[in-house]
Amino acid sequence: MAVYTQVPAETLAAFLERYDVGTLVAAKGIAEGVENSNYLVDTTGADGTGARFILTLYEKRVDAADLPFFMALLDHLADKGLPVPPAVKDREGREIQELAGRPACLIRFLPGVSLSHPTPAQALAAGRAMADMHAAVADFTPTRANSMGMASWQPLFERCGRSLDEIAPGLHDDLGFAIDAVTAAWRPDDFDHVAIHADLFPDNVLMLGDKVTGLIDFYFACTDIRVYDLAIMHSAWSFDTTGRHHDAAVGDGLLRGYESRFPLSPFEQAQFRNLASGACIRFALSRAWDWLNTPADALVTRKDPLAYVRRLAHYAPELVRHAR
Ligand SMILES: Nc1ncnc2c1ncn2[C@@H]1O[C@H](COP(=O)(O)OP(=O)(O)O)[C@@H](O)[C@H]1O
Ligand SMILES: N[C@@H](CCOP(=O)(O)O)C(=O)O
Repeated sequence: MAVYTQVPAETLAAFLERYDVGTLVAAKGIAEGVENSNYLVDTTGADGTGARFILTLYEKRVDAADLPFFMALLDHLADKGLPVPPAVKDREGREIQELAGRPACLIRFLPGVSLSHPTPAQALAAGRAMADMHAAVADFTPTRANSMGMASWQPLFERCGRSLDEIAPGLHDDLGFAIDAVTAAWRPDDFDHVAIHADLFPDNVLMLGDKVTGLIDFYFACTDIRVYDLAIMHSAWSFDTTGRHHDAAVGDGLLRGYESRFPLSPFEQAQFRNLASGACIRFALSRAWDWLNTPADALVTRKDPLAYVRRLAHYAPELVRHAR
């Protein structure tokens, strides 16, 4: 469940008056997602034929100062015809608003569903969609440092501290060892850097059959190693949710789709395992932090950090000494 901020119907109806979208018909909180509050909003539409939007109120990790970067990226990609949801502009041309005390945007609704069990053909289409996105940002000039990038892992690890062993015995030492090894082999200067999504999990790709209809949730987007985006995607897509079962066909589909536009160089191929291990560390750490700092009875479902430690053991078995 991810509705942290309740918006009364009267407040929402008044908010919509800023836009040329007709009047409020219905609004429902969306259960999926963990970072922000999202509502599905139906209105009569500017021309009276009905319209649908996503209302997002930014919480937790999203810094309001980063919203202009995210919105500029969405506008840039939408202008190039990619299936991303830009924010709707109000009558004064503003995309970023304040509602119920939070930064908020009214976002274009995209059709499609996010998949729990992608097939190799769907992975191929998703990999190709990521490549299209990377091609489209070649002339996107704004930049944003990766707040969850390699330099953030050690400080976050230290903030979690020995409590990591409450999640699983030995987790502290395993992650500490892995961070040292993966960061020592990290060679950012030798890679191409672009604006990346940095969280393109299956739940952030909307599909109808084998067609990608939406790339959503750009709130970790940043400037970082282009192929690291693919490594994040590979680690998210080619395992079951527990991280125990690797689906090589899905991983291969993803790579084939991506490489149809951006073939990996021998250097990128050689570094891919380390980049994917870095992705596993990044998500194991953010999940561990949330696990230790979210009450077990909170409305939001905590995501299992160990599912990423198991993935790490797949990419780099030598780094994970405790079996889980
Ligand atoms: N533009 C959109 N069009 C259609 N559905 C969307 C859109 N944006 C979000 N959603 C729905 O809302 C859910 C949560 O959105 P998401 O951005 O992933 O939230 P969070 O940032 O909290 O993780 C998605 O899984 C999807 O079902
Ligand atoms: N994808 C991350 C958490 C971020 O959640 P999202 O719903 O914004 O994608 C994870 O699975 O740990």
